[in-house]
Amino acid sequence: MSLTLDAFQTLRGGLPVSAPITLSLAPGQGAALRGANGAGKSTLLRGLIGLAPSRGSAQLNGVSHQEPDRWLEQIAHTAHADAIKGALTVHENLAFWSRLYGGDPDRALHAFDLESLADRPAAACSAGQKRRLGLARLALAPRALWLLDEPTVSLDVAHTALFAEVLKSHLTNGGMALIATHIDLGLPLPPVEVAAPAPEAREDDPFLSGDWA
Ligand SMILES: Nc1ncnc2c1ncn2[C@@H]1O[C@H](COP(=O)(O)OP(=O)(O)OP(=O)(O)O)[C@@H](O)[C@H]1O
Repeated sequence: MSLTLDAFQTLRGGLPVSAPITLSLAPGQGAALRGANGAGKSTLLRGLIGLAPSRGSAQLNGVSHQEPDRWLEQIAHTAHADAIKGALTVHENLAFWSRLYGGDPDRALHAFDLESLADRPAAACSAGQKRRLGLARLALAPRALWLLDEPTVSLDVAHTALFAEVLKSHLTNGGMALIATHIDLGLPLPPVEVAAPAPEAREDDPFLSGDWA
């Protein structure tokens, strides 16, 4: 049981977005993706769920990212945009996700302090409440790997601490996590630097290949 990335990098227009990443996570381990704005952290997470082209290899519990069904069923991803439906209530949103992920919506409501908002349309929630609802599907059913893109944006101090507890529990239970975050969550999350790629020669581009002089 582990996550291994070997020279994994995302591509845009055939060119790398960031330098290749090589890392291993054992069960119970997480890492914090660090890097300047625009370094490619979100794109890396998107590449790991097949939403951005990539090269290199990624293995999760013996499954390659090139086997999308078996790969994706082990992963929960949260992005900048909260994956919620505004016309549904908070509870209905989690009931919807539970049909995909399994698990108990009431348990997820409790984990993210959303019980008092259960019957409120998601569209009427505040930014931090929407963020908690978007994160609450993590608490529905276990997934081996969480890929989280700035999960604490809009959360107040108390709910940031609550999220950190949920994450700690995921890791304690043998889960793994890669988290793009600019803050310290108070957990042992070794930094993984996401940086600009080295200039790359491209045969069809005389400027990039250095043959223009
Ligand atoms: N659709 C797009 N078309 C062209 N370039 C894009 C597109 N989406 C992102 N980029 C560029 O790709 C690079 C990586 O973006 P990404 O969102 O992955 O960075 P990030 O490290 O997550 O940044 P931040 O810390 O600001 O969230 C940036 O230079 C960005 O401008």
